[in-house]
Amino acid sequence: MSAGPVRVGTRRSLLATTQASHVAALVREHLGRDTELVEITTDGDRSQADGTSFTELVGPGAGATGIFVGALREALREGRVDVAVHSLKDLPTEPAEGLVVAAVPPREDPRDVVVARDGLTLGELPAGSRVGTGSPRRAAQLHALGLGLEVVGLRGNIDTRIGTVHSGELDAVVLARAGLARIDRMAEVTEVLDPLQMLPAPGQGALAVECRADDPLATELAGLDDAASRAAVEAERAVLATLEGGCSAPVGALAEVVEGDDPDRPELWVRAVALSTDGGLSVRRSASGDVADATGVGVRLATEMLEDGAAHLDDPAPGDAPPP
Ligand SMILES: NCc1[nH]cc(CCC(=O)O)c1CC(=O)O
Repeated sequence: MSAGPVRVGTRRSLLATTQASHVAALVREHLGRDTELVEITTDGDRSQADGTSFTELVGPGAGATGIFVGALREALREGRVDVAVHSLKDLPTEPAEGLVVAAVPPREDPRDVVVARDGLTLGELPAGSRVGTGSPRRAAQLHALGLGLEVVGLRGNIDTRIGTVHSGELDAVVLARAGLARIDRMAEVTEVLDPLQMLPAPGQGALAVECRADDPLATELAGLDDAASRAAVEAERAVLATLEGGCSAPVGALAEVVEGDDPDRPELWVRAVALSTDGGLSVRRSASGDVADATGVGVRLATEMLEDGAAHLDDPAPGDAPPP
């Protein structure tokens, strides 16, 4: 095994480097190895710097996921870094060849939060208020609240997004609590959203510590894994992967490990929602099962959702004119 420091690859944003530093500290603590952060510039980062939008770069619908994750994985495969740290919710559901998520460290609070003007909550904002998010999942759930909010598309890093509220351009933005907590911006949060109103993205608040599957480091990194966090995100991602097979609707999912009747057998509780883009229709289900069967619980839940119509959420309503 190599004697040098464990090279931890990260994107360049403040959130990414903060997350990578956190994992590097865990590596030093649990593995007793030195670490080195290696910043990998992604096409996504470049596009933000030069003003090119994601949609221009990757085409509509492709999203930012691929470009951010791809450059880090390339550095890992080429041996320029030994570990890649990702926000788990940004990882595509399909496995990456030759790589393995060696650890899911203890997860942050997965909920979404609001940063609004004048300390307001969503419910206190007058109808017509402008709320920013770039996430179809958040947009659909905001519409579904029926508060008459105007949802405005929004991109950029956390600082840029919060800045639109301070400048008065928007009345509020919706963000992941975990991101704000990690970069110490929780003081600006005006409401933590109840998952009954806003189910987070599958994997939100969790990190993925990825390495080459054939690297002996994988076994060592497994020591950073938190079993409950791993089970929860496995179930949520199984929901997402199964729904992706049958629909393109925005999806929220949240799994929690709770103590069962038998103290030796914790239970996994999963809730999920798929919505039409405009939030007008939704299929919402919950299920519980054995923590050891996290993927099975998620797949069964999503299969029920597809049977209940999740596959047809964005179909034209009967009587609507067919597309030209
Ligand atoms: N989509 C970007 C992204 N990826 C991970 C986080 C926050 C940290 C996390 O959810 O783990 C964010 C920002 C946000 O959604 O507000």
